[in-house]
Amino acid sequence: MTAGPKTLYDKVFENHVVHRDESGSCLLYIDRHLVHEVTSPQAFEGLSNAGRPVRRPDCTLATVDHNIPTESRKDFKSLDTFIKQADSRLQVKTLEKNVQDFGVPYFGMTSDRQGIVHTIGPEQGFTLPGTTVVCGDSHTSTHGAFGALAFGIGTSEVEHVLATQTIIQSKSKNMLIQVNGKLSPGVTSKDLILHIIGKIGTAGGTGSVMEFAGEAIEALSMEARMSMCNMSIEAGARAGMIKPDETTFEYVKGRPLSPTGAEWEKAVAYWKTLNSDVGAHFDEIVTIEAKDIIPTITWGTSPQDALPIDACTPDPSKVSDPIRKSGMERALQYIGLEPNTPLESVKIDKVFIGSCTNGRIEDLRNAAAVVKGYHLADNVKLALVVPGSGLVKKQAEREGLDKIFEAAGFSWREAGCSMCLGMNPDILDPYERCASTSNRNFEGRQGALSRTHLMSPAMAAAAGIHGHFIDIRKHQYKNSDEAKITISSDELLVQSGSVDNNPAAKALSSAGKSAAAKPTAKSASAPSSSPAKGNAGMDPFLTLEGIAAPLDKANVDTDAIIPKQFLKTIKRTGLKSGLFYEWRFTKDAEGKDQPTDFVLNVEPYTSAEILVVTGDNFGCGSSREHAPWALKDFGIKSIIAPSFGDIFYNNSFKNGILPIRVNQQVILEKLIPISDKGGKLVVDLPNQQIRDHEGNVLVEHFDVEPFRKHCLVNGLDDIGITMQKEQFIKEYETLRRDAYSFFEGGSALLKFDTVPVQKPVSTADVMHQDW
Ligand SMILES: CC(C)[C@H](C(=O)O)[C@@H](O)C(=O)O
Ligand code: SF4
Repeated sequence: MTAGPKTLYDKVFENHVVHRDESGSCLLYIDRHLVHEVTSPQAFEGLSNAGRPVRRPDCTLATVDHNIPTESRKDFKSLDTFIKQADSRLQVKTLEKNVQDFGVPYFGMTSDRQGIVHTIGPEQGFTLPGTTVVCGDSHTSTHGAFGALAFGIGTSEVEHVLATQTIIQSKSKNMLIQVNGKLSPGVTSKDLILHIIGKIGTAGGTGSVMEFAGEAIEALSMEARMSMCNMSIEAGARAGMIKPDETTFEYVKGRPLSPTGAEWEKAVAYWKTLNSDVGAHFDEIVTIEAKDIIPTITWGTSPQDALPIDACTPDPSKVSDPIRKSGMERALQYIGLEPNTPLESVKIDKVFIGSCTNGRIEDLRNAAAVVKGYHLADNVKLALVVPGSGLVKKQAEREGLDKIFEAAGFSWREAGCSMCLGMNPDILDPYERCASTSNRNFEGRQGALSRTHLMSPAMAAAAGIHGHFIDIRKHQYKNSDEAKITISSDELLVQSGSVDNNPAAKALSSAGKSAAAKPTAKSASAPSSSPAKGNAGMDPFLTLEGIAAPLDKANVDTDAIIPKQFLKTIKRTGLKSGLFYEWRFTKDAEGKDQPTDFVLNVEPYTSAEILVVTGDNFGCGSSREHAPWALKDFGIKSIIAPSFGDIFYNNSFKNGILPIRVNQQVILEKLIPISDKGGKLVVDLPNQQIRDHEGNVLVEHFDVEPFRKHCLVNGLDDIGITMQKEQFIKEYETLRRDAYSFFEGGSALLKFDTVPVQKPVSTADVMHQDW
């Protein structure tokens, strides 16, 4: 426990501790668990194999977002006909089966409430201030805008949360991003977060929970705050948080799953205590002056490649650090821009307005205001507008925004992740350049060889109209009133009756209260006799002697480790061929894969078991556990790097892979000379040491948390360990029902339409309704 003044993060963390062991490793209670189709199949399979139920269906809410086409659903008949890509269809259908089998509330494709997980949670009031929120998705950080502790987890952890409603965590550091003064006209929270990431880098927040504070933050709407926290993961942070205030309460009040009556009063009284105390300790403080920021976009292949719109692309010849210089050269080459090119002169091919960063109603209003009265430039082949949820879409249509976009030549779509990562039919063709409101501009993210530039919705819309990037402050609005459309997002709350007065909802709510450990139809059966698969039963990790492959790169993101097209599996194995796919293979004239000279394709590294990375932040970006699965499938058992992305680091341990942080100088001087020659290294986990083949000590001591070491050395299954703490979990649940009663109810408060429906029967059908 933190003694003395506490930060917002300290408070929310400490209020959720179920158990703390001597090493400081904590079991945290999870209030809200969002589930989507990409990262859950293997987790449900693990539960099934072990005969475990979902402990708290009422704390769980599922939807489909990544794989689904965004074309009109007017003629939607069934998933079989609507989703053409077989692997995408399988993932969606697998989720539909799992939510039925395990009794998890679900918004399917026929529900207006379907949307991107990070849009629907807040929209429904499922996300509440002071909660812990997790999802098998890195942008769970979005929910921190409410003063929730929200972070992305891997699939093994999804299984852990489904089974135990807890997660094993150790405390992160506290970081404060203080934004003084007011943002200038034309500058949005997207520009602000891009500016911050440009300043501190994608590893700037590694190991920390980032609190955003100051006058500029307090002035932001909830939606703008969500865009900020959404991208805190792009700064490497474990989570981003903003203290809840009147703006927060106003947004949350009256949402379908928000507390009401006396519970509301009790909740607000508690929420008002959730702020950083005067004198609270921050390990790091970054101060930003809002007035220094102008509209900002990215020029390269990392979110940290952010520059003011009036700047030119950087010049690598002026950079002395060799790793930075070669990274910059590669980024410019990939993105197809020369050094010193004015950003405003760069022409685009496509526009994407949407994603969990900027697919909410305010974003669409801002973009529509720019577009009104104009038409797409001739060189722009396609401009997609993809609402974050069905309800955002409905609201936009009520305001006539769809008509404004369509009149300007934009394509108006159904809710989903769409072109943010191209797991569905919305992709860029090779070398196409996109003005995108999403959050990641990694190589290949929006399609093989695609070129992504991140920016605000107004800037992306303006790029579509002008055909090139443009400073939004130079754009002539045709109807200046449009920028301040008066309908508030509260109108999204148009709904029939309050959930409190609905008897079905009441019944479900009380069912939710006793749902803990109540087996569902399927899981009520006795545990299956087959051994628990999932993440259980790993091989113990003791001493590893293996060939070490050198990798001279920084900021290797998980999109690069395993690109999006390989995420459509419902298994954990068979991912070897997708590992570093874009780097390991190139297409020949017939479109067949041919190996490149990438290090893992070259002898003796084809049998490497250790990866030695020279640059920082290995495994940054997405939470996909497919990254360690692919590395493991290839044969890699340990990765040595100066630093790691937090979620990847965690995911590695869950799969028996040991990530080791070693000082960059030591890597360059002692380890790389051996790996460059195809030599072997010895990683000794019990002694926390790295040696060469002859036994000479290269790294005297490396750090590893005692709990993680214990699990790895003994090949232990986290879930099994946590289940032994059942008594503590129960005690916490008793406390929660009393002290935090306003968090009870959760997704069990959703109103169900129990009228039988025609085939195809899916939970999407049975739960379809306006809210
Ligand atoms: C598919 C999922 C694991 C991934 C994430 O974690 O972020 C995706 O949402 C992304 O944006 O890359
Ligand atoms: S970042 Fe993109 S792909 Fe990931 S959840 Fe958000 S919208 Fe979906």
